[in-house]
Amino acid sequence: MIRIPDRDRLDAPSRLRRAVLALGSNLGDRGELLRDAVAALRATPAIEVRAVSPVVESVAVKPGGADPSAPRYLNAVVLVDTLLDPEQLLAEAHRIEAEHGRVRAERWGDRTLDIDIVDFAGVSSNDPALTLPHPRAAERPFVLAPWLFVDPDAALPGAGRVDALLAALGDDTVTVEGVAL
Ligand SMILES: Nc1ncnc2c1ncn2[C@@H]1O[C@H](COP(=O)(O)OP(=O)(O)OP(=O)(O)O)[C@@H](O)[C@H]1O
Ligand SMILES: Nc1nc2c(c(=O)[nH]1)N=C(CO)CN2
Repeated sequence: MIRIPDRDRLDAPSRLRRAVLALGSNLGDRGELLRDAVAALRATPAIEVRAVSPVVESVAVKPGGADPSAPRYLNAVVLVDTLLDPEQLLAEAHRIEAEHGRVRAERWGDRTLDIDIVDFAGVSSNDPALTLPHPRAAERPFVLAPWLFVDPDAALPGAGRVDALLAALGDDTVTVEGVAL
């Protein structure tokens, strides 16, 4: 069930709302896949790409913890303004994933392209099909670090400032790559 804060109720269908997207890839030409994903977002009607973070690299996190034997990830964060509602934005994310060879097999399995909605204008949802904010974002340096690059004052609704969340993780496993998107 999606709950839209009061400030979003009046004219929600007709105005832009800010969403934070987390992109990831650990199979194939990872940089090219992320670049294509940003281009696909730019080409989607009703989505305006406002900022694209630097690309970061990190060890794959699997259900059992960090797995150095798995292909490493490239990750980035993209800020968009959109006229879409959250479910429509997720559908566009899934379309772009599918167009880039995404196959869903095991949980946190290796993938060509992943696009998660980290935050959608502060909307709160417990629906497993679209949980907002993303329930695991606060513990993911590969989301928080690139997000901080494009929004130093970012906050994850219900969790706090992104800089504080990142510092609390005490994590130095994310490195910045010289890949431009
Ligand atoms: N905020 C969200 N962003 C993207 N997908 C979500 C979100 N909340 C729930 N989902 C649902 O999660 C399902 C599984 O998504 P996906 O396969 O991308 O998970 P994952 O990337 O492997 O794991 P994680 O959700 O921990 O990042 C999707 O089909 C989608 O419906
Ligand atoms: N380093 C890294 N590990 C992950 C990632 C990711 O984007 N980067 N995404 C996952 C599921 O979304 C699981 N593990």
